Amino acid sequence: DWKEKGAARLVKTEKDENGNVISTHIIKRGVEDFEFGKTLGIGSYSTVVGATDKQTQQTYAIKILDKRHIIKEKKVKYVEIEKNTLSRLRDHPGIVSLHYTFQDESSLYFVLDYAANGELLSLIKKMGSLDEACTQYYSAQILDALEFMHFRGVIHRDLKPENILLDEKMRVKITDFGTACLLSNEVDSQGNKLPTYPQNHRTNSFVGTAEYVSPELLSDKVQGKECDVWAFGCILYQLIAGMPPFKAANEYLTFKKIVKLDYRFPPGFPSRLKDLVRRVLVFDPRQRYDIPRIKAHPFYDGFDWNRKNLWKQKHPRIM
Ligand SMILES: Nc1ncnc2c1ncn2[C@@H]1O[C@H](COP(=O)(O)OP(=O)(O)OP(=O)(O)O)[C@@H](O)[C@H]1O
Ligand SMILES: O=C(O)C[C@H](Cc1nc2cc(Cl)cc(Cl)c2[nH]1)c1ccc(Cl)cc1
Repeated sequence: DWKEKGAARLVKTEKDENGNVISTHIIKRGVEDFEFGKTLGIGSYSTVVGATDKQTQQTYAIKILDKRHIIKEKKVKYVEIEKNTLSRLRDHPGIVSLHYTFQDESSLYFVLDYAANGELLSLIKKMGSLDEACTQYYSAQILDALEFMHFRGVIHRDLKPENILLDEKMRVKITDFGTACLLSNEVDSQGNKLPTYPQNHRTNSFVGTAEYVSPELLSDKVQGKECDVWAFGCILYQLIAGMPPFKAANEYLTFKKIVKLDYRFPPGFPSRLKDLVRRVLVFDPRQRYDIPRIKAHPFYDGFDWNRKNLWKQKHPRIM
């Protein structure tokens, strides 16, 4: 198994059938270990480039951040959060894995899984809308990854089809954790995990993408795990409808629709799914369906939630 040991190092241990460690060796990687290929995309503070590990021929997506730009734009905290969050979420098939980090004099490098089939958003735009089988397949994988994230005390806070990538087998790979909230291991009197970062600094300063922002964030600036479930509800609607439920000419009008719960289903929207969306897009986060109840909803009747099969099954043929 691989263990992150400090920056830029991964330790690979070989174990025998009884789980005893046979050998341990440290894998160090730096810029010179990779053959850089085409640019996959440009972010506000980063460039993502396809690259091949010269020793293993393994392909990765390397996210490169310019140090000066990070410092000038005061994004150091976001980079640290992205690194800490990705390190906590290693080993889930539905989350982009961080394999190495390293730096040189000008840049920071995140060596990530390469998602060969781009963003879920492009698939929705290309198809106009997905059928029930595809919606079930993609939403179930998102839900499984979300459940794991929350179990590991991570709130994504900006879940949206642009941040849901697809790998070569069309499996979901959630990315973009720079704005996540990392819950510490302490819990409050109700047993809810406390945020690691002081509320005043982190929660109030960050708001996700307008169309997917939860009402509780807009009204009382609170952001628990339920905000990711709200975003999931918007994505569930969008997979079938082709557009998110709350979309207006500008952010202000979009927020107005959210706080008034002003959305409607297009004709032909499957009624079982309507029922589920109605139970997720609920104002009060405490009344909102949580992940176990979503998984038990009739829309997923007969669906095999066993994690091994969920991530091995073939994706439904795209109509
Ligand atoms: N692991 C990956 N595999 C393949 N493509 C990726 C991967 N990560 C990011 N990309 C692509 O690179 C582009 C830039 O990603 P990046 O995370 O650097 O910025 P962003 O999150 O899209 O933008 P912003 O930082 O403004 O939110 C994305 O649009 C995405 O399509
Ligand atoms: O935590 C570590 O492993 C070591 C460094 C820490 C670190 N060094 C930095 C230098 C700059 Cl200029 C900016 C940030 Cl955010 C920086 N973060 C590091 C290296 C690479 C990456 Cl991708 C992230 C953090």
